[in-house]
Amino acid sequence: MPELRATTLVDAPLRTVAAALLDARLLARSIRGLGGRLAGGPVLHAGLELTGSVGPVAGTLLVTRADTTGVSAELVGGPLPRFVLLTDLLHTGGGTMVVDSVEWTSPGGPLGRFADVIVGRGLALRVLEARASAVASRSRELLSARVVVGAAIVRDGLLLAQQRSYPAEAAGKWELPGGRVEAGESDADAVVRECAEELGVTVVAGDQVGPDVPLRQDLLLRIYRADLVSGEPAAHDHRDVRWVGAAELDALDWLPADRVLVPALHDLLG
Ligand SMILES: Nc1nc2c([nH]c(=O)n2[C@H]2C[C@H](O)[C@@H](COP(=O)(O)OP(=O)(O)OP(=O)(O)O)O2)c(=O)[nH]1
Repeated sequence: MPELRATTLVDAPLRTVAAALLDARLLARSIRGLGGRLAGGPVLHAGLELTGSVGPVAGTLLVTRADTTGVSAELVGGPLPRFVLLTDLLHTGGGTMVVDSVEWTSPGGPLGRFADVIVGRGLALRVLEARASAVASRSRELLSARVVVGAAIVRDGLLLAQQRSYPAEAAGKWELPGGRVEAGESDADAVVRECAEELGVTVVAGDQVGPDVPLRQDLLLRIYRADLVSGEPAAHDHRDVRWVGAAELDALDWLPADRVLVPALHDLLG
């Protein structure tokens, strides 16, 4: 199976580069040079299907991995029997090593082999080049992004979720309690303050859960485990709060960024 691989060293911590990779616009940028377009969601999560086209050829890119180790996506229903894009991340002393590879199988036969050498390799090289520069520039942007912290509060095997009441496009959707980290405040302090303000409870912040998730150009979401110390959570400025079991996690109508965190939330609930 033909494969092309490119390695880039990005001067940013692994969790920032992993967040950059989750930005769906990065995949779109990777194929823009080929005249390609992609539409789907703002952030990648396993199971997401992005529809798009390169020139006259349309297809669906299925995301099969989107976490702190990198992302993988494969073309389904396209003209090639197999086309897979894999990005793996390695922590090094001098930054994060981004290893991008494209693997594909050609339709076979002499014409297929010709297409493979002339067209396939050329396209794959351009995808890899565009992707490397897009990953580096989005990682740089996210390095100075403001952090929104969220609290994953678990009690008796259930996770606390809260339902937004505004703005209109987010009203009714579910998220984790939290908000923007203030200047001079640590992430842990912000988790404690937001839980007090939004739920009227005292918590202790623990380890990070799941990847950093890009929200906008200059904002990213970072979730921490939080343990309830005192108080009973109640919705102060939200529509509702609810304790959610593992079986309900997938079906809940999460904000797009939180959907990326669902596999990590499953791990947390055990
Ligand atoms: N707290 C929280 N915010 C989230 C989650 N997922 C997600 O996309 N967000 C977004 C929604 C908001 O745009 C932003 C949170 O910033 P914020 O708390 O300062 O903003 P807000 O709109 O809720 O409140 P505010 O500006 O009225 O203070 O992050 C999540 O799980 N928890």
